[in-house]
Amino acid sequence: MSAFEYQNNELFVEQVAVNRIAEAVGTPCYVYSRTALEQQWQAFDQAFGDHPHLVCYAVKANSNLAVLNVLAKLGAGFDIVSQGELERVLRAGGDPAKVVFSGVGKLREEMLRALEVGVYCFNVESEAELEILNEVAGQAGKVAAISLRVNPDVDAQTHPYISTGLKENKFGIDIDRAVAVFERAAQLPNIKVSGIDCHIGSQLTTVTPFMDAMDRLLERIDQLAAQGIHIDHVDIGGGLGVRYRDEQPPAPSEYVSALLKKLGDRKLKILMEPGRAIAANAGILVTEVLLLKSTEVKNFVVVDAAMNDLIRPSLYSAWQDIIPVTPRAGQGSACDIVGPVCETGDFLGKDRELCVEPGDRLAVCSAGAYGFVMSSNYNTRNRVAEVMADGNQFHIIRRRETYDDQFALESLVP
Ligand SMILES: Cc1ncc(COP(=O)(O)O)c(C=O)c1O
Ligand SMILES: N[C@@H](CCCC[NH3+])C(=O)O
Repeated sequence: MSAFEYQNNELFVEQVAVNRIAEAVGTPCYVYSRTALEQQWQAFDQAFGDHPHLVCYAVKANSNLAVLNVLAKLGAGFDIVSQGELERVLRAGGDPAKVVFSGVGKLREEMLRALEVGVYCFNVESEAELEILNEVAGQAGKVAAISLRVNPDVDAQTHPYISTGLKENKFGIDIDRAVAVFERAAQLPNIKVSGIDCHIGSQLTTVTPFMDAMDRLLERIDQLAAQGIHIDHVDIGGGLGVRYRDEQPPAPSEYVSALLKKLGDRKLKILMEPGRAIAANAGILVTEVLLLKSTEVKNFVVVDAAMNDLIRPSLYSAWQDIIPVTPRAGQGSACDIVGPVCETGDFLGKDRELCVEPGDRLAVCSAGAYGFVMSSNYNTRNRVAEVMADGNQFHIIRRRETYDDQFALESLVP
């Protein structure tokens, strides 16, 4: 059952009316369901049964402290890509010993901080990074546990901007170089080889590309074992897709059981880094209709949310469902839902059938991942509030920004 359902012609999140939240914090606002977040993380975690594993939520998908805290309380691991994300995990009560540090351009000071708090491992993306990490760890008197992120060169069959496992992408170490780089890593005094990882792309809707990638990783693992280099875990990355419209991605249980089957009787811990699959359908963006505007060729519904609040439609032509919070009886008409920002690309949806009047509220669905985190102050708009519904209560987990918040970081010239 979805956490967002109509009751008596009014949209609810868990047992809270979305209208009640909008009245309390204004629109636009992001609304998340605690239950949905918990259920999705647990779906991954439980799918592994007794097999050693760690589900590291990809913080980039939604990094609100309350979201991280809810997952930390369940015992989640975290996949981070910056010191900022690490500080968020720590502030939210996450366990640094369950953190994997990904990213193609880690700074020395970021490495140092991660060593100081004791992350589970660094997912190293290049030979140059390996040498730098060895140096930084040596200076700090530490040994860095590492996994090598290999680029398995498989086609994830997703949007080119979010495909990451092809030879032409900037990510990871060429699979054909992997064994040589592991050999080098095994010789470095301040490095401990722990795993192998990959991340081939995001919003994948079949298991096939994951299985292809896993095959390639396992081949390398077996080759390394034959050379006496033993690793203890394999990390398949994130990327499992969600249903935005009519996609039918595999459930976490189906995906995990396919992975376990591939692994066979190898004694390896499995890590994964799902972001979208945990958070996307646990959130909506609520917006209010400002006015209706028709031209000879188009009907526009102008709403108070814009591309600065949710950039996925503009950036990837992503389709996210847009539904009324309190549906009206009557025939809808085709319209584009657009925001107040001065860009033609500022739209949330195109050619949607909607029956709305000014003052009505709409919910943009599947907005819990890559929503608020990708928002900006473009057009000097304040970033919106975030709210977490929890049973029959809700908590404001980030207040709406004020202009003073924005101006506080700037100064005039003398
Ligand atoms: C290394 C890494 N891990 C995990 C993720 C999370 O991806 P997703 O939100 O598609 O699960 C990403 C982003 O695509 C990533 O780059
Ligand atoms: N930001 C993307 C996903 C990118 C994944 C990051 N590695 C989206 O909104 O779909």
